[in-house]
Amino acid sequence: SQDVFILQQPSAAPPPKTLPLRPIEWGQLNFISTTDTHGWLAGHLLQPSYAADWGDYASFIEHIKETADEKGVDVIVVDDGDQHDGNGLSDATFPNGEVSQKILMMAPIDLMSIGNHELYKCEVTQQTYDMLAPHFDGRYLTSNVEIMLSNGSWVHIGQRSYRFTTKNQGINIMSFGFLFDFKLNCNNSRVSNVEDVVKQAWFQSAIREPGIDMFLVFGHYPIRFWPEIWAIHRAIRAVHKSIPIQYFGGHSHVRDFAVLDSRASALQAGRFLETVGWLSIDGLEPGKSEHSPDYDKPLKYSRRYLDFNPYSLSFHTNKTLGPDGTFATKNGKKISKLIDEYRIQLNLTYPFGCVPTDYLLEKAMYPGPNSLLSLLEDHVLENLVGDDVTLHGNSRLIFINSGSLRYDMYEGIFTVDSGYIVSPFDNAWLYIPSVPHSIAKEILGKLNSLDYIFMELTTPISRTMMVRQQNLGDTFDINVMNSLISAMSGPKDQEDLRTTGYVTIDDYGMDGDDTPHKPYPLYYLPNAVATKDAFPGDGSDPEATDVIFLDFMKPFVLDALTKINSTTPKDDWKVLEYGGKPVKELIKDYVRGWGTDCIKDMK
Ligand SMILES: O=c1ccn([C@@H]2O[C@H](COP(=O)(O)O)[C@@H](O)[C@H]2O)c(=O)[nH]1
Ligand SMILES: [Zn+2]
Ligand SMILES: [Zn+2]
Repeated sequence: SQDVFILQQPSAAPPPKTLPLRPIEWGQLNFISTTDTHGWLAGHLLQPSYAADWGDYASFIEHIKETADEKGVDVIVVDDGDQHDGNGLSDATFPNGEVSQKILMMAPIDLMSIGNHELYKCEVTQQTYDMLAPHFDGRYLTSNVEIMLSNGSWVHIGQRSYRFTTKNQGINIMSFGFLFDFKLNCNNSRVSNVEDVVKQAWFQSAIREPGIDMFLVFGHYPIRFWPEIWAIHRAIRAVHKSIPIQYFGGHSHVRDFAVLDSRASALQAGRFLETVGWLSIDGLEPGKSEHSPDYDKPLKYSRRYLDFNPYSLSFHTNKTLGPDGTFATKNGKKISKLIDEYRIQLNLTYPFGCVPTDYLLEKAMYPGPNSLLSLLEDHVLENLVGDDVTLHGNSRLIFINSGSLRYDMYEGIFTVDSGYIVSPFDNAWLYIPSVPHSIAKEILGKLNSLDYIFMELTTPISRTMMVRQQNLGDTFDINVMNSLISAMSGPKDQEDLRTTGYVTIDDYGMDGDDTPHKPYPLYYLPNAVATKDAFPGDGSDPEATDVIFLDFMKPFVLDALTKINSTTPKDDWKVLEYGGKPVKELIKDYVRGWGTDCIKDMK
């Protein structure tokens, strides 16, 4: 059994106080939004720019709501799903989210939708139905997602729609919460295609209800490039030519703002509680008939991506930090205390070893000395030992999808929590024995080919890069993109900036990031990497090799094999359980080998 080890919380590091922030712009209707929080409710303990926690967020919302009332305007708080898989607080319990979802529900969020990470595991979907949907009492929206109850009947996990009137401006809003066309869900849930759902009678009659001033369509779908948002937009616009529509999206883990037309826009608030999205709208005319002659005037929007740190959140609420400060509310303090207590109870602060340097995902060149993918490929995966001893010593190709690694590994103490942060999934290993090498050697190329872009295997990070590239024109050249970002940020300005962070280019330009940053480097990541193990010592190829991969990759590997060798039907490939430790444990073992000097230094 492990001793409880309480580390000094690095979040005690001073926040970046001197950064120039601008006050947020308020409108008649304002939104605060988060998405893809993936359990990061404790915040980023190693990164001061994102070191607020969910308690700070609750305090922020409470103050903003108070200010809205004082100003006589409205504020709506939205979360777009994906609350599991990414952090010890959500993933160290069974079912995942048992503790973190209770904490999540303590913040005064108005509307929430479901993400794909609430659907991979049956027990998590059940938990969502049992815990979140009732808590939100009609405001947890799953317009195209159902669950099968124990009696075999299908019901929506939350509600399909929610209609309400805002408190101060009296805006009559019809809202929906959609999930993208997700296919890898456990069999106790059912996701209907967005394109089909918007044709259904309930949706068609909801959008025709009289007296609606605007539509609010939020949920877990990317706001750019993916077809879902346009399917919804076309359906609403077919009935209402110019009624205001506001979209909030998620899933691709980017900061983004898109203009759909002069009275419809969409915001996406990044990932992992690095970002709080702010959006305000002016020019709404509640109660006015959409058939009035001057109804279709363009709306005025302001959008901002706030870095998730206490300094930024307190600045925007005009409150002070510190033990005697006015920022932390009673509820906020309670949440922060609970988070700290649960982190200790779950042993998340227990240290395994000391990481000698940063190992990064998209922020480092792959392959390269600081690439986390290279570390796995060159040093960690070869330590996988399968259960069947008769296989030991066989030539093998071991594949992982880069999306299974979710966050950078930073120099310094590596804790139980770090294990979940880097590799949250407990995907099992599968293998296909003795695949002719002439076929096996083609698999990686197929998995990384463009056919797989936008498929589920693609890392959220590659999707992020595509969004950023696309916003800069049609080029897919990452170097061109990076130099453009640097040029547009201005080299002189960059010297003055202290923190590295996101530099977002969206449909309104480059002034959305509230804290101006030196841009993070951004490198191309492949969908998958593979380690060669026990190949002939003379450098020749083996005749056949065992092909080993994470269970999550099975449909993609079989698909790749079929493309390479169309004469063997998919079902003829014998896929077996390989056994062995999950990626997280292999990483922990490797980290142990780096020693514990940094921990001794702290004691
Ligand atoms: O068991 C799993 C489940 C998912 N993944 C990876 O996660 C992404 C999806 O994450 P989002 O946060 O919804 O974007 C998926 O594409 C896989 O890369 C996994 O590796 N194992
Ligand atoms: Zn996500
Ligand atoms: Zn997602």
